[in-house]
Amino acid sequence: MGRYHILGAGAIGQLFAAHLRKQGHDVTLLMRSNKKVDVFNKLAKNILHVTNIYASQEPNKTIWSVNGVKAETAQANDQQNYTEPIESLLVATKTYSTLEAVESIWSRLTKESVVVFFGNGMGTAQRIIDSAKMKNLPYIPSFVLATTSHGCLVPIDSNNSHFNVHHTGFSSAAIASEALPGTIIDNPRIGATIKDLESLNLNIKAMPPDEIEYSLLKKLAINAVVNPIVALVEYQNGILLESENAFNMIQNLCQEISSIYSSKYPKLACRFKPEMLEDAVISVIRDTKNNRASMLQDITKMQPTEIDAINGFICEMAKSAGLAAPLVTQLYHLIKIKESKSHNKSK
Ligand SMILES: NC(=O)C1=CN([C@@H]2O[C@H](COP(=O)(O)OP(=O)(O)OC[C@H]3O[C@@H](n4cnc5c(N)ncnc54)[C@H](OP(=O)(O)O)[C@@H]3O)[C@@H](O)[C@H]2O)C=CC1
Ligand SMILES: CC(C)(CO)C(=O)C(=O)O
Repeated sequence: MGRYHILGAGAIGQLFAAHLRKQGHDVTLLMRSNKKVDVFNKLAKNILHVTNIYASQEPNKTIWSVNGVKAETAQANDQQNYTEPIESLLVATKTYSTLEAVESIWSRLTKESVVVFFGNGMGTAQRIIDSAKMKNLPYIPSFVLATTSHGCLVPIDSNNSHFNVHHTGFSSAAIASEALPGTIIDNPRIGATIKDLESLNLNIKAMPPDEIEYSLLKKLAINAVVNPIVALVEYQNGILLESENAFNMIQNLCQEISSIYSSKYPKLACRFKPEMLEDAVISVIRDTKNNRASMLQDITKMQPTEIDAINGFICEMAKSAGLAAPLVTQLYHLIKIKESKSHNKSK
């Protein structure tokens, strides 16, 4: 059995932790604070609950639990108790927290460690590689890119003595079959980690680097369309299936993203035709129609959003190709306005 650490004990982190534990793996959640670790150990008694409420199986609802999940703090200054090397690490933090979070456990990563990035958006792992290179660190452990379209959330009213993630949309996930260049590529633990993840009941498939790039770009487009709109209208993803207005926006956005992708990635142009992107967007909306998208969850919690790594990333892509991205850019600005409004409210 493998030993897994999960960085970020939010919705995705808890979902993957529970599935790994269910298969018998040794699983440790890395949390931001000692207080949360104490609550998990003492009040939650190291148990994770998962409520399956899949959009595809309404109104079926099943609840299952796993015990024996461990918890540690990820903070560097609390680490005197937690120095054990990390073997396989799943990163499930928001893009804006990921650099700081990974740096806080860097001393526990060895040449044998595998770090799998499940967050949305693009460019996060590369930013960590660049930061490590700037610091002249002697090695960068194996970084493996991944992406998931499962929908899940931690209910806002859930009290801290109970860790319960709602798996609201059963979809799929993809993981690269090789580590990113610039990180340690020759590492037998990569294969073992991929095998463990593929055997979870989460529809995860390993893919070669060019296929994972395609999957990441496709997911980026889905998030650039779905997340800002539902965060602005403050509703579950399924709202986008209910009106012609929403469908028109999806169509126009897919058209815009398709021309940007085709210009930047000519080899992939035949796989990113507007109607193909539209199908991909609609299919994920159907799978996750009961989910409150992660960006909406951020707005509700008055946290920053991942708009920079999603729409912001596509805007930069368009700029570098000499193209305009009016719709993606408008959504970017609207979310920035909404972010600042919720930020002011939280003060
Ligand atoms: N939710 C979803 O349906 C989907 C999410 N995703 C992507 O997955 C990623 C994770 O999303 P999600 O699980 O929803 O996010 P959450 O906000 O639910 O979870 C993020 C977790 O990261 C923790 N965290 C932040 N900084 C640190 C740190 N320095 N050290 C340790 N932990 C830290 C937060 O802790 P704290 O609670 O203390 O703030 C929080 O528990 C995102 O990129 C998201 O876009 C992808 C597909 C679907
Ligand atoms: C798959 C989807 C759209 C689920 O809501 C997501 O990625 C998110 O919420 O960030």
